[in-house]
Amino acid sequence: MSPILAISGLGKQFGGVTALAGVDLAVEEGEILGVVGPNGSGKTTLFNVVTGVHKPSGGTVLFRGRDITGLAPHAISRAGIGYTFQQAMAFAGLGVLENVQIAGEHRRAGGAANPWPTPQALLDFVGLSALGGEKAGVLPFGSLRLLGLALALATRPSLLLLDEPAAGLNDRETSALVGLVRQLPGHGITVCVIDHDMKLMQMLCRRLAVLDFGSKIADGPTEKVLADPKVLDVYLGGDL
Ligand SMILES: Nc1ncnc2c1ncn2[C@@H]1O[C@H](COP(=O)(O)OP(=O)(O)OP(=O)(O)O)[C@@H](O)[C@H]1O
Repeated sequence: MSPILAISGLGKQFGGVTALAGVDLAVEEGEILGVVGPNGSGKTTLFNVVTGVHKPSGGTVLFRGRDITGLAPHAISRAGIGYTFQQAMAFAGLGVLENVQIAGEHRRAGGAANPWPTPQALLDFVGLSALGGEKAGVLPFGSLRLLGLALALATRPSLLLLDEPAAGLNDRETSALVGLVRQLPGHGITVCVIDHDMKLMQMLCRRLAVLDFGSKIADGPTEKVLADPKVLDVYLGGDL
């Protein structure tokens, strides 16, 4: 089967800084792929280029075989790629349920049957149904992250990119998040996740890709990649 996302030779320069130096990466339909690498290795830039936040300096991104390279973010979202940000994003002055309703107005037309046909069903899924009437701005941090996940899912993506979804979460919140993310492939949603927490990545991902200075240095089964001397080398003194 051809990959849901095929990235070839992707490059991104910021002035003199090479954030991506020609990355090839395939995301297979139905998997949860992890992207790891030291600080500044290009992980967020990779997501930003795939989602149209930044235009690449070179290379191509094919989504379900369609060239989406350099399209505007709304067009890429409409095509079926969802994104959660490192900073949880919601309209602070609006209610939790209202936020999900508004995100759902930008959903992709068609696609497979919707596992969460109403905003309330989506809030139930992420465990926030009791907080639907609260203003998003008063939510504790962990709940705000879960709302961020609900907002991304409301756009009905077939590929979801998660950027450090567990940053700032406690252990209980992290295991709740792991439980939710693991269910996504069963609902027809392929996942690509960035995180520094290798325990989390081991729980979530059967496959890891490793970036270092904007280049992919390893790609394969999680345990094999984490034992790869090249990978150990870039994390030397780090938190692996
Ligand atoms: N908007 C920008 N303007 C200039 N340089 C940038 C910009 N975004 C990223 N960079 C640079 O590109 C390189 C890759 O950064 P990026 O944020 O993609 O790394 P990362 O692997 O996500 O890091 P972290 O793990 O710290 O989030 C870094 O040198 C960074 O300083």
